[in-house]
Amino acid sequence: MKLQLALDLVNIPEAIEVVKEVEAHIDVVEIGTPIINQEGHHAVKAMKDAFPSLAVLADTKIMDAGGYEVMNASQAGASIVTVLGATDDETIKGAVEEAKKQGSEILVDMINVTDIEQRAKEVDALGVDYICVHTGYDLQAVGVTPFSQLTTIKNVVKNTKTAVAGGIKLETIPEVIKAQPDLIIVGGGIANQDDKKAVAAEIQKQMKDAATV
Ligand SMILES: O=C(CO)[C@H](O)[C@H](O)COP(=O)(O)O
Repeated sequence: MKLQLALDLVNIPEAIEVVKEVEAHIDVVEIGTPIINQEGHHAVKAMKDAFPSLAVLADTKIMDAGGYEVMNASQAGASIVTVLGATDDETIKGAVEEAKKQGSEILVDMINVTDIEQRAKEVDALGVDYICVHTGYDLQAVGVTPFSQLTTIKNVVKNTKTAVAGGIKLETIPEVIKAQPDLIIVGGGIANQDDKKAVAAEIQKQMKDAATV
């Protein structure tokens, strides 16, 4: 089980400062979609240059031109690139093919997929690396969580690693760990806390403790 810190609502220097605090307690750092929209892949490169030993995920949320977009993100330094599960299979296949050439991985984000069970089965057959259930900010604001969707994909996904994102906090980490996803993605639950290092360290500890049980 790995921990990914998602950085969304900050600029590049602020993002680097946050990672300096929690570097020892995370496995992956995500350059969120708002940063990429604002700053481009320059942000991915800046993060990789600052922390060469951390895996960087580019949250591109690709919907078309899968191969081309994955090439650009990977060449900027992304180890993992996101594609939307709501897109067509051809885009996902193109993304997977290019990721193999570039030595990167594909995470399919199931945000706003209506039939999670059916689409997860289909995506599971396309050779992607992660299938991620995700409640976006706008649905989090009206009380939606990704936890039941995580159970759904854990039951049907056979070949692919699983991931979960969307409003996860220290208080909800035990419930998430119980479902045993391969990757837990936490944004504001770390980045918006006063003592980011302490929170990241505690999440990492709970994940390690669960792995040794
Ligand atoms: O992809 C995202 C928003 O679209 C976020 O990175 C993801 O939801 C994790 O952040 P948080 O834990 O703050 O919800």
